[in-house]
Amino acid sequence: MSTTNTKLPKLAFIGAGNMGGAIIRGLIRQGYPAELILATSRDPESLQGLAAETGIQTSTDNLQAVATADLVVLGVKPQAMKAVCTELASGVQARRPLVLSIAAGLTTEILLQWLGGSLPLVRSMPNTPSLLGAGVAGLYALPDVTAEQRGWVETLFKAVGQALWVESEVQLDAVTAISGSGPAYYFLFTEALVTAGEKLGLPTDLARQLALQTAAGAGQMLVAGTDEPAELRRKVTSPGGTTERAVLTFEAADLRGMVEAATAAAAKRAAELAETLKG
Ligand SMILES: NC(=O)C1=CN([C@@H]2O[C@H](COP(=O)(O)OP(=O)(O)OC[C@H]3O[C@@H](n4cnc5c(N)ncnc54)[C@H](OP(=O)(O)O)[C@@H]3O)[C@@H](O)[C@H]2O)C=CC1
Ligand SMILES: O=C(O)[C@@H]1CCC=N1
Repeated sequence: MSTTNTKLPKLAFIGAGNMGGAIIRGLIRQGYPAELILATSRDPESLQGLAAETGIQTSTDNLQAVATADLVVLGVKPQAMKAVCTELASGVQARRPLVLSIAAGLTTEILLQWLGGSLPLVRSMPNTPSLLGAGVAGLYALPDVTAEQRGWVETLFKAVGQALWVESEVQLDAVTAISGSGPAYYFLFTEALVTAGEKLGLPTDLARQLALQTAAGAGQMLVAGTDEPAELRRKVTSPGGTTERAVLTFEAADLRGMVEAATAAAAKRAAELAETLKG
């Protein structure tokens, strides 16, 4: 990272599993100083592995972890969040760091209630390609988050991909449905393409390599941005050719309707999580 250490916040990740771990590994890959990152979990063994791999500090003591942090990342599952926030409340109310939640569904109102009152809080929805520096995160800040603190959050997420602010908190449930969960949709499609290749007579390894490299190549063309997705599709689709048959088959099975239904179900689940867990 080009920024000097003195300008970077000290980070405490409370929970460093799939997502928190992906952000930490992404930050380290991008040169964020390991000595400014501390991660916690309940399992000392998993922490030892993470520390050995990344050089960060680790602890099983959540309260101690937030005692010196400028930015506290809440990285546990939504179902574990109430217990963690309640445990942290006295520490964060005393130190008043910026708190950053990556949890699906849980609203800033619920989080602040569990954290013992008002705090500068950013709610975010990242995704696992952050591990490779190819993530994208939607971000929503409460009004009392300072410009400097917004900058910290941007620094953090830009180290692992793109960071996009949303204007209203409710949009984060849609972000969750599109990009938070989104990698799984592409993985599912790739799994299906490998199976389909096998059914067409290809050896598994060959089908796998073809499907994976096609996903990577198509992804690169999409982000290159020279053409809109629909135009890229048209350029593959020769009139009366093979792609046209496949695309017509997808359209006849209402692939677009399925994508709308699936993402609506994901967004609804995000809201349900908040309703169920707010207790
Ligand atoms: N996975 C994804 O693609 C995405 C996930 N998210 C959000 O990220 C959050 C985490 O999800 P994910 O990373 O998949 O989940 P994981 O279960 O992989 O990670 C959660 C981590 O929290 C730790 N943990 C649990 N309880 C505590 C505790 N009391 N104190 C400290 N650490 C604790 C767990 O370790 P241990 O059990 O050892 O304590 C575990 O490492 C969720 O809120 C999810 O909504 C957001 C975007 C994408
Ligand atoms: O499935 C989930 O609930 C989390 C949030 C987005 C991706 N994984």
